[in-house]
Amino acid sequence: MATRIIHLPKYSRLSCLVKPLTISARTFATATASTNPPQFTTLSVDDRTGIATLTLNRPPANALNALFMGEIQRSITDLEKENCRGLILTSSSQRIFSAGLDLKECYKADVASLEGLWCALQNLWRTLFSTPLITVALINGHAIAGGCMLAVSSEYRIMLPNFKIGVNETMVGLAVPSWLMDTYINIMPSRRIAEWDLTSSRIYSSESALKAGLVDELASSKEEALQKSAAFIDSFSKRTLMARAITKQQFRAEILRNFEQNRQHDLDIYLSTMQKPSMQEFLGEYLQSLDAKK
Ligand SMILES: CCCCC/C=C/C(=O)SCCNC(=O)CCNC(=O)[C@H](O)C(C)(C)COP(=O)(O)OP(=O)(O)OC[C@H]1O[C@@H](n2cnc3c(N)ncnc32)[C@H](O)[C@@H]1OP(=O)(O)O
Repeated sequence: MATRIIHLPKYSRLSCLVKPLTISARTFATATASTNPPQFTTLSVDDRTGIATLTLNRPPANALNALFMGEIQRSITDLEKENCRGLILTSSSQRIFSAGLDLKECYKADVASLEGLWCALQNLWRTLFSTPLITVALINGHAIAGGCMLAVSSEYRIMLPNFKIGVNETMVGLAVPSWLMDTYINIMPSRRIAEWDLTSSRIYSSESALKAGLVDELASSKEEALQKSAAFIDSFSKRTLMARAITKQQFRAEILRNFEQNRQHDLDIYLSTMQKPSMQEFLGEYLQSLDAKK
């Protein structure tokens, strides 16, 4: 699939709604990525429909490292400037949408790398959650932790059967960041279930995720899921894009404000947890258990 961005004059400008990110030392991962061509993503835009498809392609698990997250973030920002209408986020893998944060890069890493990783995660979440684009996660594989974060930050989730989805942070020894809690609560039918899920590291099957309201639809194939994704984006075709985007932004504004206020604290919690010898020991064992499955 060709990697290209096409100018779409037919759709009204949404980019004026996007506040520029404050570039600080901690956003270096994105800044670095922006000078390089994409390595781990493929972006295609259908200029007839105004729908972009961003395909995650970092084998074997689409584990999120700083470069990869910077690339996804930059693609979203580019699409906003190009006046795209909707974005479908999917995976090139037939098994894994994303296995979350790259745990191999969290193991025995120095502080600067850990900081780069977490800031890239924060920046990616902020960009995806706040984008005026109509966003759909086409979950064609397992979506664990950071993978689930990508799904719940999108507006609509369509999943293929027989995969797993959920946030297992407390199981891997990490507290769920408050911005992810808020994002999860934003889509779950009940706050009580959300609290239960996140404290217990509940992982759903595709089928039970549909019943619980964590995903919106199932599709039997990627082709069907693509059609359903386009149909969701098209369902807004008779609405003014700008009015829709402002309304979305208003719904999400408080969560974003809370995030900005707690951003440093959130980073500090992650850094202090990751640097604990007991956490590193656990991580080493966890990574071994993933390898031992072979
Ligand atoms: C919540 C968001 C905000 C909070 C911060 C975010 C934190 C996180 O995201 S922590 C990450 C937590 N993720 C996990 O615990 C997932 C661990 N992985 C799995 O459970 C499984 O791999 C799977 C269900 C995603 C897929 O299972 P399967 O199809 O059986 O594939 P393998 O287990 O054989 O994995 C293939 C390959 O990928 C490597 N890998 C898997 N997960 C990760 C990871 N998170 N980071 C780095 N690498 C990962 C795995 O080691 C295998 O590698 P190879 O041995 O080189 O093939």
